[in-house]
Amino acid sequence: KLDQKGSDHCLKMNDRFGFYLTKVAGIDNAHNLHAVHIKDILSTSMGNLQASAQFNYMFDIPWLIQQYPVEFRSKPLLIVHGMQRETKAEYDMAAMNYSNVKLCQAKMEIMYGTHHTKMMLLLYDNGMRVVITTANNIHQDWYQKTQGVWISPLFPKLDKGEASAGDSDTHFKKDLLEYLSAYKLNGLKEWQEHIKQHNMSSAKVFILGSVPGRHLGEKKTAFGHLKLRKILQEHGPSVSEVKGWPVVGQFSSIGSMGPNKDNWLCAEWRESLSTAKGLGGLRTADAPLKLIFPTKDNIRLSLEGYPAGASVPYSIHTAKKQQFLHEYFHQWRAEVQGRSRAMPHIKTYLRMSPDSKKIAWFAVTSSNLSKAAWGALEKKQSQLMIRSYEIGVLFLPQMFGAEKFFEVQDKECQNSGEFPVPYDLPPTPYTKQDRPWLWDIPYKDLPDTHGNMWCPS
Ligand SMILES: O=C(O)c1c[nH]c2c(Br)cccc2c1=O
Repeated sequence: KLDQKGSDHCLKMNDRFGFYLTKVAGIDNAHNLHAVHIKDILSTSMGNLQASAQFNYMFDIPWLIQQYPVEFRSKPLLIVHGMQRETKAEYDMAAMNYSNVKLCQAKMEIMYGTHHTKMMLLLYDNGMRVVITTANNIHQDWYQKTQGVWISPLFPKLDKGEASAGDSDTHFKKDLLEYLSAYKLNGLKEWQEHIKQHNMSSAKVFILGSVPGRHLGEKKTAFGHLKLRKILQEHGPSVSEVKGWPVVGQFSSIGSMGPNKDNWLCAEWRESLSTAKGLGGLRTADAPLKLIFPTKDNIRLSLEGYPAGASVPYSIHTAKKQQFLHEYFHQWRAEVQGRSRAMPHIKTYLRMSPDSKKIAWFAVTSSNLSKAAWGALEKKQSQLMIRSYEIGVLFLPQMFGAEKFFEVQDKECQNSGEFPVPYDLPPTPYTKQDRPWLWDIPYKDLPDTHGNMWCPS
């Protein structure tokens, strides 16, 4: 149904980018017209499924199986996770009930790393699709949160030994294969083969992947924030066009940023996100930085109430070491999509014009604001150390036939080439009274949407 040129123009427009938000229960359904639920993605209307692979952090395996149409529930399913010890054992046990389900454990050889990557590889009888999302494979991630989903076009099978390697201008296929081969897992070989056998020349997004490791030499720019820097150096806006344009980061968790902004945030990280095309990819001088992260009251007054905060794991122990960060904070506001009360689990990054009417690029990814996800330069910047598996996609205007920039879609369901940014621009700064949501302290002063307080154990 997502591919048919139905009467609903919103669907068509959204087909343009393949970027959707997940359906939210409890809001006016007008805001869900071109949103997708996991059942829509796995539905028979998307293709006659033969096999699938589900990469994620959190799985409720029985719930996941239920999201497939009944006729697909016994097709081979590979689950790729990074869990260890008890949780790994839980997954193994749960999978025993399904003879078609195989598990693949990603190697986690660097401390504090996690397998955040959320991706579906869907093999049909007439091609395959790649889906990259921010939602875990559990009910509540697809219920009342703001989550992002990129759904690829249908990639047709290549004829035997067809000349073209079936890649796109964005090297989508090559980068996806490079990402998968970095797992070094025999269990993924069959899916690497499936990808090799499909024509992905219609992919217009760039892959932004992260894999654990100390990446140097050629590999230094293959992952993390240096991959984004490399793409922007080669294909980004020119320095003169985006001088002074703010960088916007929006995320649902925050790692330790080090002692001050010059340690990482406003150094290598902001340098990568503010990279423009030009002589050696000059960074535009100190782009203003706007960070969107839910306030305590955003969470308290949300559809889920305080329990939304269970998926926004910002710890007071980390927060108190980096009060400097809170100067950059902006509230979660998404009136444009009717999702101001659907707490963000989506993670997005963009470069915005000063009047917030245009964006130079947009990324949706599993990566939160952390060194673990984006990488930190080490050994005199000779290597990029990444702890976690992450994946996201980057949209550049010229890959979608736009002149220089994307116009920001500021009213829902606009039938045009405007980019559907999932929240209100310009972002709204925290008030003096606003505090960032912290998940590991009690809130007993004011009740939430459901009349409850928050008493984490
Ligand atoms: O990859 C993800 O999506 C997530 C990773 N870590 C989490 C923790 Br720790 C606590 C609560 C939620 C999440 C989460 O959603």
